[in-house]
Amino acid sequence: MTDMQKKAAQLDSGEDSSAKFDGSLQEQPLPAKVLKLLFERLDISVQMGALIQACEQADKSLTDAAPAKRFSFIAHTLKLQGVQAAQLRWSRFDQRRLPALIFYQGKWQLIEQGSDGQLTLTDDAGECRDFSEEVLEEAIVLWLRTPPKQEQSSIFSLKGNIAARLVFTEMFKTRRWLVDIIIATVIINFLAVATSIFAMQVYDRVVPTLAYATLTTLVTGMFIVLSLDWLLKTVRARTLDSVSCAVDKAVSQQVFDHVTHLQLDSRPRSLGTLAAQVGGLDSVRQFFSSGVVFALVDMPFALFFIAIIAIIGGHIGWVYLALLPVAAILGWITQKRLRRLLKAQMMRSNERQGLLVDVIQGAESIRASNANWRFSTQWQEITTTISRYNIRQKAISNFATVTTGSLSTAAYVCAIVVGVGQIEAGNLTMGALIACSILGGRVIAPVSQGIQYLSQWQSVSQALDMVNQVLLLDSERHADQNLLLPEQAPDSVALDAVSFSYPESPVRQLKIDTLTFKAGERVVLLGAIGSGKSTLLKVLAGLYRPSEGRVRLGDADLWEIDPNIVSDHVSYLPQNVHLFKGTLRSNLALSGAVSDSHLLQISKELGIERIVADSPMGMDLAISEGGEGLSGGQKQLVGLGRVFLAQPKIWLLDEPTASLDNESEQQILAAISAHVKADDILIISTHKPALAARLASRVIIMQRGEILADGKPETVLPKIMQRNTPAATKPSGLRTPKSFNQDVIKKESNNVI
Ligand SMILES: Nc1ncnc2c1ncn2[C@@H]1O[C@H](COP(=O)(O)OP(=O)(O)OP(=O)(O)O)[C@@H](O)[C@H]1O
Repeated sequence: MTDMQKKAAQLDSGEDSSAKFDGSLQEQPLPAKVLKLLFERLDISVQMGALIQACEQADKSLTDAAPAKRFSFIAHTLKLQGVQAAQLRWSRFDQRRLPALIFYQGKWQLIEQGSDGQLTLTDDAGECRDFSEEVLEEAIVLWLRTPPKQEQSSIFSLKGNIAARLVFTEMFKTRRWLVDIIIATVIINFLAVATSIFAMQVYDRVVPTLAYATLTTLVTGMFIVLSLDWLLKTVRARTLDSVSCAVDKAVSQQVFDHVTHLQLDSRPRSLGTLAAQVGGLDSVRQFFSSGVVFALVDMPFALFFIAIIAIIGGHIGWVYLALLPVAAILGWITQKRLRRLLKAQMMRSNERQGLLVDVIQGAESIRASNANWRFSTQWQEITTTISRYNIRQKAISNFATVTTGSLSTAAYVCAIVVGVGQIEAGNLTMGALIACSILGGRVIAPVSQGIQYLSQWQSVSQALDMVNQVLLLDSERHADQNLLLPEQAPDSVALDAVSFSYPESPVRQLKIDTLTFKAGERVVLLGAIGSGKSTLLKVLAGLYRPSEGRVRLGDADLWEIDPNIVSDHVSYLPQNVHLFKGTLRSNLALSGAVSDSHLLQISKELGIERIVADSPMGMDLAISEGGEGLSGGQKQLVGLGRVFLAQPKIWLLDEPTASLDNESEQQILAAISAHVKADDILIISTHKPALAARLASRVIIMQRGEILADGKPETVLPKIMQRNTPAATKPSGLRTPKSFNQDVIKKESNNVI
């Protein structure tokens, strides 16, 4: 076994990575110069002098501390709010989170990734070197989590259709590409005149006299023109492609960020429909990367070509000029008819997407209830409507295309007829007439393309409308909000005159005048199903904003605190734990940096190691989309693992042992006792009264979103038992009278943690 392998084995065996990896690691100071480089990359402004002093102080005060601890000291000395460090092995590090510091070849260096994916290391002497990922495998990374930048969501200051504005703002952020495209288009259109002049010269000069020398000169000229035309068109298309890719990247990222920060209660009920709405961005990208920009830039040249036709062919110019208003009227009518139709069609398509997602997710329930026919009928009904819209939309588009084609041919015929008259009058040569018909083609092309693009634009504008609806949904924090970054961990969480209703629900699901949870309290929420226990926990976790009233975390309003800080202190275990595509490890360490040793220790204590015991992949056990591959109880363990790894100050656990067997439940309760610190706040919702008796220092009984009783278990539980007779007021959790006699309560409540 090599030294490296030994170190890897130590890490995998759960020993503290910082302590065991390379004896020199914790003695190694964090060099101020490298830290400064990292701060610069992360837009954190720090005076070099102050940084050097802070680093020296850290070296003096912490002789044997892990790098993350050293950094915390430095950050504290420099009063850097919200900047936290995590330390982990490179092989476990998500590279998208670069830049970071890496301990490699016995020293700390800055590691970053270029746009081409190349990793670069910069040491404190400022020397940069490229490295391949393989050699870094066992190195230790120190990664800094910084508070989110608030100006990112400035798009939401845009007025009107935000989605459209967003696309245009991104498109015209730099105008250089537009200038390039306009210049290229102007040259391409001038070159097009050369083709008609070539034809004119050939018919008028070469054909009558068979002047081959002239023909050779003309052909050489045409060859040069064609090459230039090819080159310009290729460059123009590439430029537009790269612009539309950049716009797509920026816009889709902003929309995605908005979706991930949506205020949960403003989310539409059908998530499939929401996904389809966002997916509409694709058609926007395709539209802008198609020839629409060229068609737009080409449009004014229709007038230029008409002018040339008028110069060469006199009255023939009028024929093409007459074509323009007719085409414009046709385009306007088509657009108007398409708009409503496309809107209805798109809404139905989104609905169909929503249904599909629902059916795929609920496949087991559908089979078990033999409800296929119901969804099949619904699918058929929506598809029939979409097909009907589709047929009507195609008919309108085809009408526009065919009519434009016929109009163009009619214009061509008219131009020839007028041309013949001109030839008869001696005003026009044969070659000039041919040149005019070639130029006529250049007038017709952008006009008919324009009408086609108008139809496409209607679908794009509907897609932008849909995306706009998503962007208009409330975000969890406002873009211009000056978020609080409290340094102290909160010592309480409280509700003041809170009322809450889920969106589109006429019922108030929570109504609480005042409720405070103080440091050290172990609270158990009891109540019948639907009495509002989960809703209370979600409001306390800051997942849902109360419709009225305030949630206070310590002294501050929870909704005014940076969400990163909130999630540092508050952890919530939902009733239904959602797992994501990836591995067991990535699902446990969902929030990012977690050291291997911590992960392994928690897995052991919660019994998660039993999941991995049967898998040859260990922690890299694959999890598919939606968490397929684990049982209900196993999912719950993973959810608990996430909370334990977060080590919060406020633990909000929604029925933490509902899907667990007795043995696992005991293991979880023991882990809770071991990990919830004396001054942490623990709030558990449960239907198991024995759990209340065992864990609680305070019991709250909920009914219809209100507090029915609140006090010590030995006072509240017996009262509830007395009220137990009328079925209507009996919380469903209190169904085991045996486990509820006062002796048990007294005995169990001695065990509170
Ligand atoms: N997403 C939602 N949209 C609308 N109403 C909801 C939503 N979630 C819950 N509700 C309603 O809010 C009320 C309280 O639900 P909640 O989940 O908080 O109850 P609970 O006490 O946790 O129930 P249980 O013990 O079954 O978990 C119920 O009437 C429920 O119908």
